[in-house]
Amino acid sequence: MASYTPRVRKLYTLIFPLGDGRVLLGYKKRGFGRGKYNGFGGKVEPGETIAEGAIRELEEEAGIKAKDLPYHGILFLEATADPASPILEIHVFTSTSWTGEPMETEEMCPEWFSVPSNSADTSHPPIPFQTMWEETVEWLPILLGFYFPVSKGAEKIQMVHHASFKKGLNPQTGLQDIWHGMDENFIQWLGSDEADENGYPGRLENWTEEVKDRWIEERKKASFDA
Ligand SMILES: Nc1nc2c([nH]c(=O)n2[C@H]2C[C@H](O)[C@@H](COP(=O)(O)OP(=O)(O)OP(=O)(O)O)O2)c(=O)[nH]1
Repeated sequence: MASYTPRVRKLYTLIFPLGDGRVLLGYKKRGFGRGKYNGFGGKVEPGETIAEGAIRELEEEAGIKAKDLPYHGILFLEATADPASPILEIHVFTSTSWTGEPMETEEMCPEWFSVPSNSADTSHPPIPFQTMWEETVEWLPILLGFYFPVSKGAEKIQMVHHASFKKGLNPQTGLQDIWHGMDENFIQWLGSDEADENGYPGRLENWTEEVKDRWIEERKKASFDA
């Protein structure tokens, strides 16, 4: 049997706290992604589960402690300009219930934004996609759209998204930045107990490391051949 060597991945978490018709985003004040809005999250530390890491990072960055944590998907982010760099594997959650009140921390400034939906809370500004990581616009509206009443069955639907970034000019810093400038991206939505016609399990929890790698490689090859 051929041996399997997983590619280097860095594990991250990302949580979007949700209220009625609104989503809490954080303005990053320092470090990687400074000057952008995003959900709350960071690296999973040795010895903790992904969910534990997600809860810890939300508390460190926004001062609130999640009481629920629906799991929605995985983002795989890769730098095309730097093939030796690891793939960032970012696990995406929402939360609708927590203790504490959102507060500014050393790393993030939390702010509410209105989610376009029947129950939109228009006392907040619209989601600032122009100051978020550029792949976010591909999946966040759908993620939020199916949580709110505009569509049904939301919590069962999950996704995997692979986006690669090429070297480009970062308009915020004026510098060449390998994480700026989106290249290929592929999204697969999951939501079934059955595998699809290509053998991919319909639920994220059933995706092994080997399946994840195969999925990324096959999508890249298909896009190259097209
Ligand atoms: N949507 C999106 N999110 C990203 C991208 N890159 C990226 O790191 N993130 C997310 C993953 C994490 O939630 C967060 C980065 O976490 P971080 O570098 O601040 O990690 P950390 O808090 O553990 O870092 P540290 O400063 O404490 O060392 O941003 C991206 O290209 N798109």
